[in-house]
Amino acid sequence: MATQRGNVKLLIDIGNTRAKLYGLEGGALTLLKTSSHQQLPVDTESLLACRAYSQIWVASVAQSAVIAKLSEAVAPFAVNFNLVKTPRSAYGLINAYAKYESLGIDRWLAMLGGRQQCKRPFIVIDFGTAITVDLVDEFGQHKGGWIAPGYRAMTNVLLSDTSQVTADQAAVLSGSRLTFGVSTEQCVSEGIRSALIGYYQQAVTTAQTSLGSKIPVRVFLTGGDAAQLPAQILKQAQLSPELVLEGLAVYANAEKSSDY
Ligand SMILES: Nc1ncnc2c1ncn2[C@@H]1O[C@H](COP(=O)(O)OP(=O)(O)O)[C@@H](O)[C@H]1O
Ligand SMILES: CC(C)(COP(=O)(O)O)[C@@H](O)C(=O)NCCC(=O)O
Ligand SMILES: [K+]
Repeated sequence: MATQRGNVKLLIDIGNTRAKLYGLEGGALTLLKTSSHQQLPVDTESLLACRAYSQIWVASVAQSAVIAKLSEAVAPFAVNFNLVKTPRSAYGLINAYAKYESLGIDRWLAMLGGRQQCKRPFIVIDFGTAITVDLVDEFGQHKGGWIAPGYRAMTNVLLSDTSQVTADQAAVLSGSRLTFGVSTEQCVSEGIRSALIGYYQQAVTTAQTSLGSKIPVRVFLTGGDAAQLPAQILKQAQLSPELVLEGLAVYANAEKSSDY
């Protein structure tokens, strides 16, 4: 039986592109690894072999086969395994969906992460495989959101559905001022950047209108592409790359630790 050193929990956020594995000790989150879906069971096994984690907490929006393979891999370690599901309400946050369980767990947890830091209205924009936005009011009521294709998905669809826009014309996200391009490369980059900037601006405007308030809504940005966003967006918002994990940590910290 593994010896327990402290009470470190393993937190895993499985998105459609990749899984992020974090250690949670006290209140502190530490990035341990990012893995592809295929590599996740092996990477998790090697983490468990090196250290005695007291619990595993998992949030996944990937296919159920990814979770099946992960739980198979962790079974020999006899560690408490928790898969978090989207609730109707929890920890002072209320889901806006009538079919509450169909809201992505990553969206739910990112809102919960935001709510820990902010008791006034806020939106979370997640620039991951998909780009999502969700609005939460000052009472912790989720007011709804949007789902759109992410930066890679936009680029891939554009390249695959056209014949003269080719693979070496993939979009570059970084860059500050939006301009009109004068080559195919520039037109693709500026076109996709404009979609992201427009999404951001419309999300803020729509949130402000739905709230019917002049007090500026707070904006959290997360997801793998958020840090590449144009400077004009980054300076108006709070970049919180670990927001989903912060939400997952609320669940992990609320439960009594079990010893193995
Ligand atoms: N090491 C990386 N591997 C894969 N994607 C990455 C990496 N670093 C940044 N990205 C960007 O992050 C995006 C995925 O964001 P992420 O939030 O991880 O997605 P998801 O939660 O949907 O899996 C990709 O489209 C890619 O552009
Ligand atoms: C919208 C999402 C695809 C975003 O996933 P991600 O980009 O983080 O991989 C995911 O939250 C999901 O599958 N949601 C279920 C549908 C919904 O939230 O309504
Ligand atoms: K995500």
